[in-house]
Parts: sequence; C-alpha cells; structure tokens
Amino acid sequence: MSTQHREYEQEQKKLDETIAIIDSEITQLREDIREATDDYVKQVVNFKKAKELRYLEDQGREKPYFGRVDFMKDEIYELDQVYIGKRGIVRGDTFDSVVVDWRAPIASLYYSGESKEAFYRMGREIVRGEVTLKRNFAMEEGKITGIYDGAVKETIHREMGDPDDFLQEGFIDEFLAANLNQANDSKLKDIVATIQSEQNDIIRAEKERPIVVQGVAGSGKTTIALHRLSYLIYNYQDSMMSKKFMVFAPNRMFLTYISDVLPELGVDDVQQSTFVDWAARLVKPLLPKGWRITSPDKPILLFFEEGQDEQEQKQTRNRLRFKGSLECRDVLEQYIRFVIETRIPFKKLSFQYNKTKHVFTISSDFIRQSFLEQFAHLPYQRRLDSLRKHLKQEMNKQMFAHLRELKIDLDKQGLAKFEKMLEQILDIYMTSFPKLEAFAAYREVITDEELLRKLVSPEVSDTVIHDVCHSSSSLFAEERLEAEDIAPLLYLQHIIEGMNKAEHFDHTVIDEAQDLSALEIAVVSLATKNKSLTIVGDIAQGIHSYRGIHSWEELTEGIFQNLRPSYYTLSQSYRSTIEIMKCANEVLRQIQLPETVLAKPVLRHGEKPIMVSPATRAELWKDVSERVASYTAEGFQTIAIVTKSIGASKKAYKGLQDSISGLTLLGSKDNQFPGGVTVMPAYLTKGLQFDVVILLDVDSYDESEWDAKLLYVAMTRPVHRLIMTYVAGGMTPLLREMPSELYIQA
Ligand SMILES: Nc1ncnc2c1ncn2[C@@H]1O[C@H](COP(=O)(O)OP(=O)(O)OP(=O)(O)O)[C@@H](O)[C@H]1O
Repeated sequence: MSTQHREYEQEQKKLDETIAIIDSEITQLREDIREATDDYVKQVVNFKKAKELRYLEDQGREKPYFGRVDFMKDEIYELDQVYIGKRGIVRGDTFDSVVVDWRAPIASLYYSGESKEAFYRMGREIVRGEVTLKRNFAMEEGKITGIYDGAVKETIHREMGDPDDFLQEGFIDEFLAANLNQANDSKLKDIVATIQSEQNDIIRAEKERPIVVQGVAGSGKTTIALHRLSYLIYNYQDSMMSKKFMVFAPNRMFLTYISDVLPELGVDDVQQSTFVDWAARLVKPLLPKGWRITSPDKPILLFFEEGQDEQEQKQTRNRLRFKGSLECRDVLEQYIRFVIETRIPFKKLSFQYNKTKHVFTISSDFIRQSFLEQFAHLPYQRRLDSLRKHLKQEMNKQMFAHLRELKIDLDKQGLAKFEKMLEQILDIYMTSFPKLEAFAAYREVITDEELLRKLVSPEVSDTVIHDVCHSSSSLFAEERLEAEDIAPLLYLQHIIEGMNKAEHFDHTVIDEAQDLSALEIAVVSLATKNKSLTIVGDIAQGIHSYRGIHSWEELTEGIFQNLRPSYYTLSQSYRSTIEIMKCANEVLRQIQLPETVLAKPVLRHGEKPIMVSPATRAELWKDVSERVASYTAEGFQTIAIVTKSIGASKKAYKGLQDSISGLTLLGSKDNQFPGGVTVMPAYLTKGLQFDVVILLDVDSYDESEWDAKLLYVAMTRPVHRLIMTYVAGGMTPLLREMPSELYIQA
C-alpha cells in the first residue's frame, strides 16, 4: 500500500508545504480583488485573479498535483524535479513555479513513453536528458493516499495470461486502473492525470497541419480532442483565440454532454455546433426567399424506421452519397471550367480615342492568359474583378504611351473624362463574362442530367446521375434543400466568391468525423486557418454510411494530400469492461471491415453481459422494469434503454413509463441529456456513455454492415453493465455466432 512507500513522509511533507504556499496565495488573491475598481486594466487583472482564486479554493488546495517527474538534463547534469497539476501554481512573492501545468512543455515527459532517454520541446529547442523518476499520487483532502512509481508502463506492465489475443497484449497501468475503478458518474471528465503516451502524441501534435485519428470505441477520442484544445490555448495564446476554436459534433445533445468538461479544461468559450447548424447559417443568405432546408434526420428515419419504400431508400442513398462525395466537389470545379470554356468568348477589347482617332486594342490572347493563368488561383468572381482592374491598367498604359508619343498633356478634366470612358467601356466588355451565382449554378448542375453527365467522371453510373437529378428536381420544385445540399452549395460559393475570412476558425475539432461526408469535411477545412484541424472518428461506428467516410484515405489522400496530414490509430479502449468489449467485438468480427482493428479493453473486469429472451412483450417490460429498479438500487445513475428505431423507442416508452418512474424518452430534437433512466434510439447514443445499457430487440438488427455498426455503437456505450433482450423468436445472426461463454443467458 502506498502509505508504506519509502518516500511517503517526504512526499507528504512536500504536499503540506505546497498547501501552505497555496493558502498564502489564497489570502493574497482575496486581498487583491477585494476592492472594486473602475480601471479597465485592473478589472481584467482582477478577473484573472478571481479565476485563479476559484481554482485554488475549489481544486488546487485539495489536490494541487497528481504527478512528479525527475529529469536529469544532458551535459549540464542538472536535476529538475517537477510536480505536475491541472493548473500551474506560481508563488506570488518569488515567482517560483511550485506546480507545473500539465500543458507546459516539460510536463510532456510525464506522459511520454517508457524510455528513460527522453526529451521535450521548448519552442524550437529540444531539451534532452534522462527521466530518473515518474511518480503518480492519489490524494484526498490534502493527504496522500497512494504513491505509484515507475516509468509508467515499464514497471507495471503485466502479462494478463488471458487466453484471448487482444487481452494478452493488454496492459494496465496501476494508477490508471485505480482511476478507472473509481465510481463513474458517466459524465465526460478530464483525464489529465492518466493521459497515455499515444494519446499525448495526439494532444501535443503540431498545430499547423490536419491530424486524423482512427480510434476504437471508448479510446478517448472525444476526450483527447478537447484536451488538445486546452493544450493549444495554453501554448499558443498569442496566435490562437479560444473564441475562434470550433468543435463539431453529431448532435446537440452530444454537445451539451461534452460542454460539461470544457470549463474543467479551461476552454469554456469555444464555439460548438453540429455541421448542419453552422453550415445552414452560412448557406441561408444564398437561397432565394422562402426556401427551406429539410431536417438532417430525414434520411435516418428513412433508413432505420420500419416499413419504408425500398426504391426510395435506394434512390436516396445514391443521391446523398453523391452529394457528399469528392466526386461532387470535382464536378463543381469542373463546372466552373466548363463555364469558362463554353460561355466566355474572350473577345479582344478595342476602342477608339476620339480626340486622336487612335484605336487601342487588347488582344484576346492577353485577356485569356490573364484570366486563365495569372488569376487562376482566385475564386471566379474575384478573378473577374482582378481582370477588370488589370485591363484598366493596360488601357491606361497604352493611352499614356500614345499621349506621350503625340506630346499631348491632358488636364485634370481631360483625365477624368478619359477615366469615365474607360469605366464605361469596361462595363460593357465585362458583360461578356457570365455572372455566376452559387445557388443558380448549383441548381443547374444537380438537376440537369445531360450537363451532369458531361461534368462527372465516366465511373459514375447513369443510374446514379438519374437518381441525383430526378430526385433533386422534385425536392427543389417544392422550394426545399436537403441537409446534404449544404456542403456542395458552400463549396461552390467558395469557388465562385471565396469564403469570408473573418469567419475562419483558428482550430477546428471534428468529432465522430466518420459520419460527416468527405465534402462536408472539405468545407470545414476551407473555413479553418492553416488547416489546423483535429479530426477524430471510428469507421466501425459509421452509421451514416449513405454519406459518411468509408476510409480515412478519402481525407488524407483526397483533401489533405499536399499538407502532410498526420494519421494516428488508437486501439486501447477505456470505457467498458473486458466482458462487454469481448461481446461487442464479436459483432465487428461478423462484418470484417477492412480498416478496423478490434478494441483492446484495459484491464477492468465486470459482470458478463446478460441475454434475456422472455416469451412475450409484457414479460419483457416486466423484466426490464425490475432490472432498472435493481440497478438503481445498486447505485448506477445512468441507465439507457436502447432501441433500433425511434418508433420502437416510443413503443418501449409506452410499455415502461408506468413501471419506471422518471423515465425520459429522447429523440433527435432533444438538446439536453437529462441523465437517469432514458429510452432512445441507438443512433442517438453515439459518443455518449451510460452506467448500464439495456438493448431492446437485438433480433431487429440484420446482417447488413449498417445494422452491425449500429448494434456495435449501442453495445459499446455502457461503462459497467450490458443487457441484451429479444422477445423469443429468431436471434440476429450478428449475435447468434457469439460464443455462449461470453454472456449469461437469463
Ligand atoms: N487515459 C485515460 N485515462 C482515463 N480514462 C480515460 C482515458 N482515455 C479515455 N478515458 C475514458 O474513456 C471513456 C471514453 O472516452 P471517450 O468518450 O472520449 O472515447 P471515444 O473514443 O470518443 O468513444 P466513442 O467513439 O465510443 O464515442 C471516457 O470515460 C474517458 O474518460
């Protein structure tokens, strides 16, 4: 036990000293901010001090640090003994650093791998040396309750002796285990004390290039993306503003769920949105009056609810897949080229100067070359503006050369007259260039079958083109756009007008990125400065396969190919118990997706999942109610009853509401996750976690890749318990093959 640790007394003494320093800081800070002031600068300083005070009083005093690193620097042989905490603490009188912030450069030593030869970066400088000690502390109310030593994994790496391969590879760090085993209230929380080396690499990755993370369910993708924001804000305050950070997540409920952890990480003023909410705001000014955008959930209802028209499903899938594809992006680029080639005559520009009867000419080659080469990098409309300016300069040049030759000196009035004449000539000349407007252009491309066939690559079938044009025409006839039209329309706006730089983000996180289309991600990337993007997701959880990403190469090769994107994979899973992950992995095994690796759970055991198959629905409702009562009595706080569709959720709610008090039915319009006992469709559970998950009607998931992914998502949500139910009858093939020793048949 850690109280027996040989250095326990020294460490407790160090902690007592630190708390004494904190106490005197608290007294000083209270004193400093006591008096109100009208001075703006003092107000700002006081605001910062008040924040610091709040931290010290609420958390700093209780647990000022969680780790220690001893680092012997090469060459100078100077030993740094660094205590690391959630926030840095500096003595106000001497400015000595008492506790180092986890985001500071030197703190990276605490998180990086097990090798003793270590380094950290200080700006451009690399500081090398040897880590002689890594130590973790557990503490409560100012008392050390545990000391864990070791170069994290090195000393505590253990063979599990478990027969399964993925477990044999598993390891557990004792301090991490202690943290994971603490009562879990299923809220997302900060993990600064237990960030693992591979997660640390992502958090501290270079800021000016896109990073793409493929991570299994529960591998901490959401958590580390938010820690990365905190890291960037701390280290790049001069060039990045948290107000200009954006977090995209799949639905509003998920956003409120993650927003709880943001203030803990010191990033409370970042923007958060779903892609559609953000993009619809940008697209609305481009639409004709009265046009509406249909609900982004429409396809989900079409694909997951029972009794839908198969032909419509097929046509919708073809249409939406195309609208989200990079093929569609290429079509839009091609459209601009097509307009330039076929609708711009590139006539020569000539005019006569009446005073001397001289005819000035700018050749069509000069105009073509300027437009097609010199200004090729600009959006279409800006190219026209630049061309006009360029032509004016050229005319002026010719005119003044001519006047010089004839030794004519124009007075002010003459110059103004000439200027007016030039403008009139240019006004007329520029009408030979079609004026493009994003909405009209998009409508033309997406509804004209003949034109689309011309623009698209030969690999795209006529059926797809027909489906896209035919169904888009019907939709547009009702003055409606669908959510999947937004990205192509914004992309087109970008190549016609350019994007408003004032709206650009300093950094963007895209969570559950596999559910956005490649084109949607391309649009987000256009709105992000220096392509500073953190994109995290899991292909195995891609339940919007009618538009989502199927392979990360679509991004790394298709969008970021020239930007040296970094690609990371995470296979260690921290959320669920080993028993739950073994069952969930069985579902993935059934569909064998090319890019997926099975999750390796960290060593945390729990009860085996339970399979329940009562004979009737009435018996099922009774069984579920009894289980909910018993789990609640055990102290579990969040219990999700999960169905495949929203229709099934409504039925379950009706069947259970009388016997489960406080039961809440959740649909996609709900913005808040209320906690407690909830009923919801599987697609809404994405990204969330619960103490207990009760899956209803597991037989309703068929063998398709899509259903398997949905079932996998739902099965990987529980932290502690998983119950799978079906009313006696056929079992889904996805679970039929599951070895019976992996679950308990109730
Ligand atoms: N290093 C860590 N130390 C302690 N807990 C961790 C660590 N990494 C992740 N976790 C915990 O694992 C759980 C899952 O994290 P998170 O929701 O961020 O994963 P995810 O990869 O986004 O999951 P999913 O894709 O399944 O939605 C959370 O409870 C988180 O606190």
